[in-house]
Amino acid sequence: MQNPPLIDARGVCLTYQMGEKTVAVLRDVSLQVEQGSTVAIAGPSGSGKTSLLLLLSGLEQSEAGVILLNGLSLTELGRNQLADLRRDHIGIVFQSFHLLPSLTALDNVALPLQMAGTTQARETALDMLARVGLADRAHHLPSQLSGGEQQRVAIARALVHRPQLLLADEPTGNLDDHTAQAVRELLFRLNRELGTTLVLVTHDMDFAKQCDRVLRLHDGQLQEYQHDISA
Ligand SMILES: Nc1ncnc2c1ncn2[C@@H]1O[C@H](COP(=O)(O)OP(=O)(O)OP(=O)(O)O)[C@@H](O)[C@H]1O
Repeated sequence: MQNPPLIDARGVCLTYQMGEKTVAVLRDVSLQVEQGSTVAIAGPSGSGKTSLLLLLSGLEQSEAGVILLNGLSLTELGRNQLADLRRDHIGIVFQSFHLLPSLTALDNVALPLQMAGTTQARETALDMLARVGLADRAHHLPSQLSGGEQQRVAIARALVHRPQLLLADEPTGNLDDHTAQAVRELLFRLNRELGTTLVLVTHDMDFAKQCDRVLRLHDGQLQEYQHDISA
């Protein structure tokens, strides 16, 4: 029998209030993501891609419908339970790396483990830094690292607790072509090695097409992207 999807979102809606105007960002969006798969979400600027990732992480609440992660309904969990869920099962990589400037690369990566009370947090963090090719930069501060290195530290931090799901928002958006390619390869390698399900937002269609599926957000709706149909 096939495993149930890791993410099963149905009828998701999100509106924002802009002054007097109510803007519907997501309208009746449904999304199923299989365990271990890679999914890209593309779409024009302002179409709601980041908002969708925030909903999937429980950082934003859907106004309708249901989002199941591993069969657990995010809408039925309280703030603390959602924080626990993220700590145990979800890694998030933001476009701007969100590293703590006063902590070394190693301490940034170890922090989530230390907060969870994990023993050997620093050893595990060092192992993850080695996986992203940064063992020799472990004791550098973020300000002493290049943009690509900081992004790799952010990826190591998001994956150090071996989450089932990695949500990555434009993980190569701020990087030059060469570094972006290295980060892309890293994400797919970690998906293969660790079995982490990857949901990423990107404007880069070459990157998106390397994923198992490409979805496109447009006018509040999420659709399978047909890349064999010429526009
Ligand atoms: N907190 C907020 N309050 C009001 N409007 C918001 C808020 N967050 C986002 N929006 C609006 O919702 C829409 C979707 O934003 P979102 O950041 O999800 O889009 P996006 O597709 O990720 O865009 P981009 O590709 O430019 O990053 C935009 O029009 C944005 O201005």
